[in-house]
Amino acid sequence: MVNSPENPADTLARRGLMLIMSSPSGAGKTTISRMLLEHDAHIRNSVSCTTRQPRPGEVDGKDYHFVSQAEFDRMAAEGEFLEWATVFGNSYATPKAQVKAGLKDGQDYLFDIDWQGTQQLYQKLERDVVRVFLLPPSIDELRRRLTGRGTDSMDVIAARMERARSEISHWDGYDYVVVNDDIDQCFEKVKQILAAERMRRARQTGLIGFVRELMAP
Ligand SMILES: Nc1ncnc2c1ncn2[C@@H]1O[C@H](COP(=O)(O)OP(=O)(O)OP(=O)(O)O)[C@@H](O)[C@H]1O
Ligand SMILES: Nc1nc2c(ncn2[C@@H]2O[C@H](COP(=O)(O)O)[C@@H](O)[C@H]2O)c(=O)[nH]1
Repeated sequence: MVNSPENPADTLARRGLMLIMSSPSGAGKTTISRMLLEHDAHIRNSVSCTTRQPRPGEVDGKDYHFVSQAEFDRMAAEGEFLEWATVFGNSYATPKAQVKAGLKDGQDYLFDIDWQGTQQLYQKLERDVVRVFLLPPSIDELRRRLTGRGTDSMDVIAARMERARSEISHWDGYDYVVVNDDIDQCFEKVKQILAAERMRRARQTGLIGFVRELMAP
């Protein structure tokens, strides 16, 4: 983390933010998200609920909360979700409980969600949301990444490729657009976005007192 203990501005109270990462399937948002969570102790993953089957290596409660459709429908009916959407025939949603209280305490959250969820979160929590869209360097490279990941059948890959263009068409609903060509360069850019967004005046709730002290006669 970049905070330096000798800089008084780094210890001021701050409202948390919601960093949303979207992209066509396979462009690399899960990879970048994992790197960020490893590198930055001040951001926490928002673990979504989904009705899709776990992929090899995915851990329940860490990568997703894997739930049945009946359980998902019950949670939706009881207002437990901040947003939800159907993607590739499965249901996905962001649970409400963890996020809202954390933001007040300065906790940042990371969301790997699609454009439909992004729109819903933006409508509800506009001032907290930072929207980042990742693009692949080319459509051929996107196909290579989906195939190379080795987690999906050819049918599933074909469906994801089929949908890629319509997902890319939502690029202009985001605050930042980053091309994920070289993974390290892309990660660096996402870190820079996060660092700058944390410094926004509106998030720095402790600034008023600090500035008053500086201006005191
Ligand atoms: N910059 C990159 N260069 C080469 N390969 C990459 C790059 N970024 C990600 N990959 C690889 O591409 C594959 C897809 O990446 P990832 O699973 O992160 O995509 P995703 O956008 O999260 O997809 P989904 O929406 O389906 O979850 C992975 O095998 C990953 O290792
Ligand atoms: N609106 C939401 N979209 C979500 C959520 N969690 C994941 N997603 C998106 O679904 C697709 C497919 O994900 P995969 O893990 O099955 O490959 C991808 O675009 C995710 O960003 C969510 O809670 N809400």
